[in-house]
Amino acid sequence: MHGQDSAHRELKVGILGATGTVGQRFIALLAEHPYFVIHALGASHRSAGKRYSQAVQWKQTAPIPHAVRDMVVHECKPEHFTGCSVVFSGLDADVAGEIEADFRRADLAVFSNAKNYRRDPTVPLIVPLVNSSHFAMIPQQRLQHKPPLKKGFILTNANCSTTAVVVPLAALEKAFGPIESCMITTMQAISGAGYPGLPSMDILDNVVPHIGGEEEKIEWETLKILGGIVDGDDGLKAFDMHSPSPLRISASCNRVPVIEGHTECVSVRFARRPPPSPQQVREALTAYTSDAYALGCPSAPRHTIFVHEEPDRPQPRLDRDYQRGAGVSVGRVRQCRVLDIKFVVLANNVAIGAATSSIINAELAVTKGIIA
Ligand SMILES: NC(=O)C1=CN([C@@H]2O[C@H](COP(=O)(O)OP(=O)(O)OC[C@H]3O[C@@H](n4cnc5c(N)ncnc54)[C@H](OP(=O)(O)O)[C@@H]3O)[C@@H](O)[C@H]2O)C=CC1
Ligand SMILES: N[C@@H](CC(=O)OP(=O)(O)O)C(=O)O
Repeated sequence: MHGQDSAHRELKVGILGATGTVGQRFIALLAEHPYFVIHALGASHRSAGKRYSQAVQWKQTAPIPHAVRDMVVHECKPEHFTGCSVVFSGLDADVAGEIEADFRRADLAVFSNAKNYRRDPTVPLIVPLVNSSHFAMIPQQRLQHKPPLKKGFILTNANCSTTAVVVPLAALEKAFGPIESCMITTMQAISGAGYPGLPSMDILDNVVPHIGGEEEKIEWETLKILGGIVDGDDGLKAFDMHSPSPLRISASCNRVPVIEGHTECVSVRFARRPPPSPQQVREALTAYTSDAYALGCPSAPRHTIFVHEEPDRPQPRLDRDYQRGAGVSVGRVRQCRVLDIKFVVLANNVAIGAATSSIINAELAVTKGIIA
C-alpha cells in the first residue's frame, strides 16, 4: 500500500453480500485498510442475526479477521448501515437491483460489483485503473434522483473479464490512438461463478464453452469504459460509448478448471497505420500508469500492467496474487497475422476484477472529495 494514508481520518464502511466470494475478499482487504473501517455487514435472511464466523463458509487462505469474527450480520436494510460513508456491495445480481436502490435512496454511497446498474445512463462504470474521469457523472446522478440526493449515489465496477481486457486496451489507445477491432477469447476461473459455483462433475477434466451473458457484457461494457463523457444539447452529460471512432469487439467466453484468475487471449487492430511493433506495444503497456496510483490511492498497484518476457507467462497459479491481485499481467505480445498485435492478459477476478476495484473506486471518491 502507498499514499498519504495518515492524511485521512477513519471512514466507516459497510459490506452487502459480506458472506459471498466477493464479500469475503472485501473483508480480507478492508481488514488491513489504512482508513476504511468495517462497521456493518449484510447478507440474506439466512445469515442475518448470526455472528459472521457462523454465517460464512470462509474460503480465504488467511483466517477471518479478528475485528469481524463476532460482528452480527444484518439483513440488507439501510437502517443497519447508518453512519457508513461507503457501502460496498457484493450482492447476488438477483437482489442487488432493489437493495442498492434502497441504499441510494437513503443517501448512502454504494460501490457495486453487480451487473444491475452498469448500463444506467447516470451510473458510472469505472475500472479504477482506466476511467476515473467518469466520476464527473455523480453530481448529475444525485440531481436527477427523485428526490435529489446530497451524498448518495451508485457507482459500479465492471464484469471481471471486461476489467482484465480494458486495462491493456486503455494503455494501447493512450499510446497509439483508437483501436478499430478486437477479438477476445477468455478462460475464466470457477470462482467467477460464486460459491459453490459449478458442480465438480461439470468442470473437472473439462472446459465449458459458455458463460451466460458474459460475451455481451464484455462487448458492451468496454465501450462505456473506454468512451468519454459528452455534454448534450439538453445540458445533460452522457456517456459517448467510444464514439465517434467505432470499436468492434467479438468475445468468446469459456469456463476452465482454475480456482482464481481469468486469462484472456486478445488480438487488436489499430485505426492508425502503420500499427505499432510488438516492442512498442510492450513499452507502452509497461509505461502505463493509473490516475489512482498517481493520486495516492493506497490500494492502487504500482505496476498497473506487468509485462512478462517469458514465453509461458502469465499463468493464473503463478501470477494472480502479484501486487495482491490489484494489477494485470500481460505476456506473449507478438504480431497477429489477421489483425495487428496479439497478447495474453491475466487478472485476478475476485481482486481487481471485483473487490479491489470497488475499494480503489471508493479511495478515488475520497481523494476527489465526492465522499467526505
Ligand atoms: N466472483 C467474481 O469473480 C465476480 C463477481 N461479481 C459479482 O459480484 C456479486 C457477488 O458475487 P459472488 O460473491 O461471486 O456471489 P456469491 O453467490 O458468492 O455471494 C452472494 C452474496 O449475496 C447474498 N445474498 C443472496 N441473496 C440475498 C438476499 N435475498 N438478500 C441479501 N443478500 C443476499 C449472499 O448472502 P448469504 O450467504 O446469506 O446467502 C452472499 O453474501 C454478483 O453480483 C456477481 O455477479 C463481479 C465480478 C467478479
Ligand atoms: N460472470 C463472471 C462473474 C460475474 O459475476 O460477472 P458479472 O458481475 O458481470 O455478473 C464470471 O463468471 O466469471
